[in-house]
Amino acid sequence: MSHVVTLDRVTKAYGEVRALDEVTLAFPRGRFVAVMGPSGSGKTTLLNCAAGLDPPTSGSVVIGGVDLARLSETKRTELRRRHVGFVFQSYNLLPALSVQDNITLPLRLAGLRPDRSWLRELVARVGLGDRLRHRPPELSGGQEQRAAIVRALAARPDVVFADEPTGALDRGSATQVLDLLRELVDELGQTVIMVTHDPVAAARAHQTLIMVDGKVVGLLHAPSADDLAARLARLDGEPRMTSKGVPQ
Ligand SMILES: Nc1ncnc2c1ncn2[C@@H]1O[C@H](COP(=O)(O)OP(=O)(O)OP(=O)(O)O)[C@@H](O)[C@H]1O
Repeated sequence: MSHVVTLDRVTKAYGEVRALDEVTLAFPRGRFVAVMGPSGSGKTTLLNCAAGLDPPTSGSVVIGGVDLARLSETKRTELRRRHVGFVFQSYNLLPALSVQDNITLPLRLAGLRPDRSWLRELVARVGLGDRLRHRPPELSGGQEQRAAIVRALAARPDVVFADEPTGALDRGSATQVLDLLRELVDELGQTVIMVTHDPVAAARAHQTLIMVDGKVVGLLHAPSADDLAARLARLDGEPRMTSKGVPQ
């Protein structure tokens, strides 16, 4: 199986705090992976380093075969625009632009031509065909997040990183967004890496990584929401594992 993003002994230190502590990981292509763990365990830092938003203190990150440390800041930005999509809890759509213009903005910034038939397919899948001329403040939260997902996928990225994509949604809209993310992986072969606090959300992924104190302490394959909730509740007092899965 090929891997779309790999991290090799990645450490991210903020002063004394090791937000990531020698993390070695490979994210498989065409899979939906969730990242869970207590507050402050390093989930967002993992996402930011794996996406090339934040350079690690040490160790290497490779996206689509390219070692990010070898790129200048400008080249890293270019690589992100072409190969990485982002979805955030707060949608981050520009309120003054139409949905259509929001969706194509990253492409235009990257100097890429929109692939009209791909965008039509995405818009139809997320059910926003009749909302393209609206502005984000005229949409529901679920519709805004679905527009943000189309924007993330517009350039056919190698990988989409989602940080709490359902954190601001009611359960019904969250379910729609999670169904959509899973469908994009299963039917269109996309790769999605999602940070979440919600075991129900993580249970929609193929695999869930568990983080504690900047380390990956577990990898669960297709766990149920109940399994995940129980695992998270038990975290305190568990033996720590190294990033290679070996107990310390
Ligand atoms: N820019 C920063 N400066 C200093 N410390 C930081 C910075 N970013 C993160 N940290 C610290 O790194 C650790 C991991 O933070 P991170 O945000 O990655 O955790 P998280 O698991 O995403 O937390 P949460 O679930 O609360 O969002 C925390 O101790 C945090 O205080």
